[in-house]
Amino acid sequence: MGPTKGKSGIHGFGIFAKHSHRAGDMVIEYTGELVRPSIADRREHFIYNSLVGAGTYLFRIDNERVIDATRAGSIAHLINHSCEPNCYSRVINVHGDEHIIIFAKRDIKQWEELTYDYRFFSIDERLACYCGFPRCRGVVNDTEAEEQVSKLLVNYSELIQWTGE
Ligand SMILES: C[S@@+](CC[C@H](N)C(=O)[O-])C[C@H]1O[C@@H](n2cnc3c(N)ncnc32)[C@H](O)[C@@H]1O
Repeated sequence: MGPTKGKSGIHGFGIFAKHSHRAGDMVIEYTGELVRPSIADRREHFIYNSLVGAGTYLFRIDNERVIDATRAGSIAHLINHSCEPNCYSRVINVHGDEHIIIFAKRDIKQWEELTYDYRFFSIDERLACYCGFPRCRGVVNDTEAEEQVSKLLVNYSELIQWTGE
């Protein structure tokens, strides 16, 4: 008996536990269409961003692969972000095939909304977070990772013109 879709207190629709889970339980598989990041970026930029009110249903596995759950896949694509989530995602290998599984991070009661930390990464885009937890970062972004990467970026004025020599 998997989780079910419902109106969320965080954002739009979310998914809710139909029964209780113990920490470490597999809760649901995140499925969809496997695409390259360049395809996902183009779809997001040219199609999905223009669909008013719609969330984005893209799960970035790594630099080579993105799961696009917009048109195909399980209801896992409706899981909202929380800075104090009750679930986490892992890519696991089953007989040579990789699967994105959402696991319970702690014991979860029946009808709790399921959440995980999106660790949304964007140097120039901030997405306000409404998870409402005391330790909310205020943004869905992975601020720590972004800060680390921004330290590696050099100001344009500091760049040296390459003359090809
Ligand atoms: C994968 S969808 C999640 C399902 C979404 N609630 C819906 O009804 O379609 C991701 C989008 O939901 C919204 N969202 C999810 N978690 C959020 C949060 N903690 N705070 C604010 N918006 C959130 C953002 O707009 C994000 O782009």
